[in-house]
Amino acid sequence: MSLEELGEQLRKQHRLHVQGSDVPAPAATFDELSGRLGVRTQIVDNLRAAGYFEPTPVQMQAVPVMLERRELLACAPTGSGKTAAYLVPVLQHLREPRNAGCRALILAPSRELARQIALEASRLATGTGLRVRCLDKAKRAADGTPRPVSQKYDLLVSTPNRLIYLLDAEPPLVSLRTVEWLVVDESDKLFEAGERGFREQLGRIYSACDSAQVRRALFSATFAHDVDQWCRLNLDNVVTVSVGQKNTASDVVEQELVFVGSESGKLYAFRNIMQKGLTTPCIIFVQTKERAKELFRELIYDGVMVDVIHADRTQLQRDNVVKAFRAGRVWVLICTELMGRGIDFKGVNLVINYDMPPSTTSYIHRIGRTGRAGRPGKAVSFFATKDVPNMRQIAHLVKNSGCEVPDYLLQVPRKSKKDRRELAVHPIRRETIDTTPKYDRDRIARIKALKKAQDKQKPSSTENGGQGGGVVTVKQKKKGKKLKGSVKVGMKKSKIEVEQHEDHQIQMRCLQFMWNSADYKWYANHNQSAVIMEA
Ligand SMILES: Nc1ncnc2c1ncn2[C@@H]1O[C@H](COP(=O)(O)OP(=O)(O)OP(=O)(O)O)[C@@H](O)[C@H]1O
Repeated sequence: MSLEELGEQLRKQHRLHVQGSDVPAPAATFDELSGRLGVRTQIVDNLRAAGYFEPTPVQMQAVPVMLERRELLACAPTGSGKTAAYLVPVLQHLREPRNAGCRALILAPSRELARQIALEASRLATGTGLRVRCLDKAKRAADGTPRPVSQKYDLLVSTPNRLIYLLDAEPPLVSLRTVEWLVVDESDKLFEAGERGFREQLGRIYSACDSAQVRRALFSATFAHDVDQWCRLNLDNVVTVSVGQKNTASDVVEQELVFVGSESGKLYAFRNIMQKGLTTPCIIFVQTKERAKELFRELIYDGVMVDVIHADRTQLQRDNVVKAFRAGRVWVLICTELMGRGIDFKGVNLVINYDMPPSTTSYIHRIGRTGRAGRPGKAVSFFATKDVPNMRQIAHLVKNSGCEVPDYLLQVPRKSKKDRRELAVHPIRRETIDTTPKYDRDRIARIKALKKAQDKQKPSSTENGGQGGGVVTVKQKKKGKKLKGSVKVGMKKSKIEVEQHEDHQIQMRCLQFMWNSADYKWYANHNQSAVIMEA
């Protein structure tokens, strides 16, 4: 059987669909990568050292295509190894380190994902001498001015916003004129226009990569027609690769839609799951950062090892949360759409859509945080009465994945594209997630207002740089009913007393105390230090 026939057989076996002229045959094994395709042994050894034994379907086809320096648009399910699919050919082309400026650039929509890709790139580049850098913060000279990005990095990973900031500096702090590979991960997200998208930044970066040798590759788990059209118009002799049926949810994730009546029913539904036994690690998606904070406040008093990540938290706090979740010190991670794409947490067993996602695309990416690398996973989505009119598409998606769906959801009238776009931009307004009695909420609000008024009379507390962002150390000096300790935020140190809690564990994990500038909520982790969560 010829190579082409074998290739066709492999494509059929793995539901690999290709479009384009002279598409090279897929590679069934890593031995083929180092043999027939000439990939450096070091890179293939690094794949095996990462615990990979054979290429995933998208890697089987995308690697040979990019090794021929063909431009590519690839669409493959969440968790199917798209990152290594583009890193292997890019690292192969970079060959050895050269102080010739950035020769490969990878774009991702979030700092967390950019960090993760850079880590994977460094892992696969082990032993090659190639230098990888994630552009997540400016390196500054002694006088505080941002320093130009060193020419010594071969591969850069960045978010579009970060890169535009460096390109717009006077003089520019980075040059893209030597880029030979521009890879756009989560391409449909980066193509989105408007404030939630990056289309304008992407266009500027695309134009700045003006080397005659530049090649582009776009990857995503969801297929957008406008991206497809753009590639056909702007890329040279582009190859399109897709795995399985486009825009479907991962078929290794068991999906469940749970009707909760009203918003307040969601907390009961979650606590019901907890009582049955929460399969952690678990990720909970909510609609906004305010709701993320509210839900955190509720769950931390339930004795759950929970944390929260959203755009209002500092990069250090976000990094600490990701590290704690990866290390198993946090079992439940509450997040917004920020973490909905690409983030690869090994072994996430359960994803809960506490709030329904604004689109089927968002749904596919969110539940794709579980069921990765072929491992099984579960996704539970809470929907209230007000969600029902928008449930048709997601209900059909769940049904097509082979999961049970109530008939009435499948018969909900179809929404127009305009209405669907409107919902993505202006999500449903939801009541607050707060079981604190209204009297107490009002009391806390009054205290905050009073403290804010008091603060106005004091010099601004610059030493702690404003609110939040400090470390609390609580000593175990229990005297009677009180637990004494100290709070150090920046240079400011204050004594605190906290309520005794019947469950010592909860007391140490979630202590609320009144402080002279605001209410703070924080929790102590294992070594009794804690990070102030927020004002
Ligand atoms: N050939 C392979 N064999 C086994 N595991 C692999 C292989 N390639 C990648 N993986 C693992 O699969 C998981 C998912 O990989 P990756 O994050 O690249 O998926 P993805 O397709 O980019 O997902 P998403 O669409 O969510 O971004 C990672 O844990 C990665 O280490």
